[in-house]
Amino acid sequence: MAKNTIKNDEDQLNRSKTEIVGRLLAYLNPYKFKTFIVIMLMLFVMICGIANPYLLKIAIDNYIQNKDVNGLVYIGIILVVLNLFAMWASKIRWTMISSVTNNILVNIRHELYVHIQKLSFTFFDNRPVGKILARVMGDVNALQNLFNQSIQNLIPELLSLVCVAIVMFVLNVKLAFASILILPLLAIAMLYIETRARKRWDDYRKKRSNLNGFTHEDFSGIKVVQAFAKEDDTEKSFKNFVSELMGSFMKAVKLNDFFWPLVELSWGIGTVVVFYVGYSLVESGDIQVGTLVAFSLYIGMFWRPIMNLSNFYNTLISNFSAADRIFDIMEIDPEIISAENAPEIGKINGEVTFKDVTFAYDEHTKVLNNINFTINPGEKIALVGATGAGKTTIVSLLSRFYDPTSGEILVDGKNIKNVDLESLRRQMGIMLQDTFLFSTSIKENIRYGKLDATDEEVIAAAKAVNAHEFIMKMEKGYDTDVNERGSRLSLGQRQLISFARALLANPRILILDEATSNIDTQTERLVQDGIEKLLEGRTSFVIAHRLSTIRDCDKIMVIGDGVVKESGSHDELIKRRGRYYKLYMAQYGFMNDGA
Ligand SMILES: Nc1ncnc2c1ncn2[C@@H]1O[C@H](COP(=O)(O)OP(=O)(O)OP(=O)(O)O)[C@@H](O)[C@H]1O
Repeated sequence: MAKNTIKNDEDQLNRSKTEIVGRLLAYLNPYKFKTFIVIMLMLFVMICGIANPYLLKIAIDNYIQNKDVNGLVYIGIILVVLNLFAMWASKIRWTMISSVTNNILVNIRHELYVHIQKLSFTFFDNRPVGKILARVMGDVNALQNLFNQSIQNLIPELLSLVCVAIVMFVLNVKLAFASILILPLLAIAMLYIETRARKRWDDYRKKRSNLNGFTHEDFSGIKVVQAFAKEDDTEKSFKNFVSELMGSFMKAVKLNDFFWPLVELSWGIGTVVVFYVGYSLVESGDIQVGTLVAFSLYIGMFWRPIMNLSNFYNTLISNFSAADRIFDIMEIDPEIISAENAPEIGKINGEVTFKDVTFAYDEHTKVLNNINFTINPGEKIALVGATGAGKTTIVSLLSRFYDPTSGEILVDGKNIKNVDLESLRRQMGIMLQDTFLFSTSIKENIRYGKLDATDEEVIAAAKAVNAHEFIMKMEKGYDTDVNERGSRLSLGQRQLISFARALLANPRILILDEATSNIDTQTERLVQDGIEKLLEGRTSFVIAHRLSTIRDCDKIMVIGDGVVKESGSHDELIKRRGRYYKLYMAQYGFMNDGA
């Protein structure tokens, strides 16, 4: 998957028109019956419309010319009743169309959302969140017009066009031919515009996505922007993105503006030709005046659907790219999935083995190179090493957020690639440095670890990690809303809540990635009990730069240059006077010799 950034336009597949229309129309399938009723209602309205000029022709040629008042009244009543029914049918069809299109949009958005949720970390690594949002929200919205118009215009207008053309040919073949003479020229002009317009609309959607990506990132990092007083710079960038968007829109819309005048011009020419031919036919006595009057009305009815269809075509072109962008995402297969019929892993004991594990995030740089180790059930392992050494990568592979480039990771002797992913993740607890809390109450955030936990269980977990006290000091206690990402709380408080959440989840394998880095040493001592409880009886991986927190681990592995440089207990490694010793001395050497 090509990497994308905010400033780069995304890669996009250009599907054929028929493929896009076909795939979009497939969404109508569950609403076949309703769509059928809508089309029938439209047909009825259309037939009423077509009947009007014909009834007028009868009124002129049969009754007005013969001064037959009764016949005229009779025709008048038919006209009124017919048009009242047409009004009623028209009203119902509008309600039904809205219901169908809205349901389809909900379905597409849901399908897209569920699909994106399953995509691997690589997908999210490779594109800004704002651009993903642009597809889920903006691009799906863009389809609304398309669906509205397809149901409303495509089928009924085509039907109407065919029906009017048949009536015209029945009335008079020469006049009918005169009416459609200009159509081939119009079609050629439209095709020419279409090929150019589609590219421009693609460009517009990409620029919109860039702006979305930028705005999302800017607001997410607003504290940094304000702290560095970069508001003016970001405003400049914002203006650039907006002006690129404006430019691409103007370019696209300029071509669109050709459509209407083109159709209107053809309509005008068509009408002149019909009147010219019609006049000579009346002169020569081939047709009566009533036929020409009816024709003059039919010509309007013939061109209106063409106008509407060209409008639909226009909408289609401007929104093809939205559909392309949605399908592009739907076609990305999640890389990390359970193998077919993969068995559940069962209750995990906690033995973890890395066998010749090599990993690279992209083709250029290997992050891990032939990593080998085995951890016994219930052992506490610390991963230490310089920034960027690959510690988080090791635990990400164990959680199967990524798959190794080569080698195997075994839990209780089973390759994690061959077991049901959910059954594995359910038994793993991961606590990261940048704790993520959802914008809901503290209680619900803790309960996220076990959705059916009672309030008592939630409070017990909070007490165990010493979070209860600060929670009770908040104005609404456990019901206090933490705001988006938990911004209402301090980093340390967020970490305590994530401890409680993990304790409640009761995982078999626990990963603490710099999970205590934001807790002050005094509180850390307080939560140490909680952490001990948390780690008890589970295999745990602790990543910590503050080495005092990992002294008691059963094994410490020093990661560097993508390999395990050293491993052993704290005392063994201190005695060895290697890398760990140096790291330890750098932090605590001023106190004693570390032993
Ligand atoms: N999603 C990613 N895409 C590409 N490269 C990545 C990604 N995540 C990490 N890396 C790279 O992989 C290497 C190892 O990163 P990792 O996060 O595992 O280091 P770490 O040892 O946990 O560092 P720290 O102590 O700073 O948390 C780094 O060079 C980093 O730039």
